[in-house]
Amino acid sequence: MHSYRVAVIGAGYVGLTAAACFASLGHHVVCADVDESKIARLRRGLIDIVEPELAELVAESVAAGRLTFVYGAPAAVVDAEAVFLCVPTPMGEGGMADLAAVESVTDQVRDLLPAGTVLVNKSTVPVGTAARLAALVGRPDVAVVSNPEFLREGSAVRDFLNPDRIVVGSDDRVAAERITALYARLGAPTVLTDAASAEMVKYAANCFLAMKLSYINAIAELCERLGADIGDVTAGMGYDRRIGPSFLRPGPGWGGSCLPKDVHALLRVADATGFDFDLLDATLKVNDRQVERVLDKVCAACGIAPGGSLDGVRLGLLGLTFKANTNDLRDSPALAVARALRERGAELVAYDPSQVNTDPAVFGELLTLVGDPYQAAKDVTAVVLLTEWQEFRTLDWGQIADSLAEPVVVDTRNHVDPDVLSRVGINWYGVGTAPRLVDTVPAVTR
Ligand SMILES: NC(=O)C1=CN([C@@H]2O[C@H](COP(=O)(O)OP(=O)(O)OC[C@H]3O[C@@H](n4cnc5c(N)ncnc54)[C@H](O)[C@@H]3O)[C@@H](O)[C@H]2O)C=CC1
Ligand SMILES: O=C(O)[C@H]1O[C@H](OP(=O)(O)OP(=O)(O)OC[C@H]2O[C@@H](n3ccc(=O)[nH]c3=O)[C@H](O)[C@@H]2O)[C@H](O)[C@@H](O)[C@@H]1O
Repeated sequence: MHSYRVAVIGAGYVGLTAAACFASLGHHVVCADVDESKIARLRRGLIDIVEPELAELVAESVAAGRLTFVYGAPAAVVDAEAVFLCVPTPMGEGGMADLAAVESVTDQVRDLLPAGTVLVNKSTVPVGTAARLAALVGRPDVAVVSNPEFLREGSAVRDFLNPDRIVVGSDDRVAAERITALYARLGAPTVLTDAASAEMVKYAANCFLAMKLSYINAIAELCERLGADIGDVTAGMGYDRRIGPSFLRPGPGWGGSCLPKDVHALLRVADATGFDFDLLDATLKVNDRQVERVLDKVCAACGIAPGGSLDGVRLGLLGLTFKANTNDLRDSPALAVARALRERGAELVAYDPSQVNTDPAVFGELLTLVGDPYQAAKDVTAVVLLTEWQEFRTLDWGQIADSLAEPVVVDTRNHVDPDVLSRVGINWYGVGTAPRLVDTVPAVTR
């Protein structure tokens, strides 16, 4: 297989993962970032983000001489055959994607790109961006290709190396095929298309996932009202191959650095074309209600009227990141719940297994961060589980039962086994299912 000289601009979740994975596929990669201290740390082998397998892969690639880090995009591109843009596209004014970083990098490198280089955009951008970048580059000898990324945080390396599909879009077919060749060893299904369609795939996929989650959270709410069990309902739905079992777990709402911003961006884009995307609008509305739902559940579990004050009620939070296996707090539903609980007057003690623990100052007045789950559960009226970290399943719940002021766990992700909690005398309040109260458990099974 031909080994390419690749530049990756942006050393974040997508860029660093792509850089290490391309290197592991045999390519020679230069990875650049505008954050000088991040580059200095990467050169010393220090990685800021928590991502399984990433540190090992980076170290191996550096040791094999296939991955280097440089400061600034210009230094990375001068010898590259393919330049991947992996820079942020955060939510901008009115919900639109902010393309400042993508455009600034393109502007910085356009005169430095060797003839024949392919500029590949991996950042999530609205339809039409590849065409805009091509105009900005303004060189017939440089093609622009869209190659959206579908990895998830927490399993970024695994997702990158075992993709469900690879999407490559360009109005220059030859350039698109060259980019496809970079991934040849992965043997993944590949969709080769035009740039606009590739850009659309990314938003269509993320917004569909958000819609699936809002749908299942709404069904969970209905299950509670009607006396059905969401676990059995999603099992019954998931066996249908047209629906599939994944992305059916109810929770405190979907968050993270991408789904929310991408839903807002597609809504704005639709709006600009005069299309009323009310389905997507409802997806957002259902999600916005989730925090209030969690608060109602906490109140119910603590014997407080819905909407009532939580003044002086001490709560222990388990998990703060937007999902497990990451230290990413961006748009975390757990933090949104924490803020809402605090606004109602609750005193919060929290534990998170990721490295958010290293900087307790980040949380200021919001909560007291502690170093282990047992401290978070000490003398609290209820434990509120917000993130599905595996270690929460295997805690010593007997020890926690002894330290709780009241025997109450609100499990916003149906993550722990209610039988285990019942056995040690803890009342469990899940989502989309009846609470498991100790008094209702036959004594023989306790
Ligand atoms: N985080 C995720 O799981 C996924 C993100 N995406 C998309 O990929 C893009 C990047 O996202 P993340 O990797 O999460 O962002 P990130 O914030 O983790 O990393 C972006 C990196 O780009 C650097 N950067 C910013 N401006 C720069 C410039 N002018 N020159 C060089 N470096 C610059 C930043 O310092 C940072 O290290 C976004 O468009 C996002 O929507 C797509 C799929 C998955
Ligand atoms: O564009 C992106 O950045 C990425 O966005 C999501 O990935 P990610 O944000 O890492 O996280 P997800 O696993 O999708 O979870 C998103 C949110 O939904 C929640 N979720 C997920 C699955 C589920 O069954 N239930 C549920 O509540 C998570 O807890 C989290 O808050 C997509 O899954 C990726 O394919 C995409 O590449």
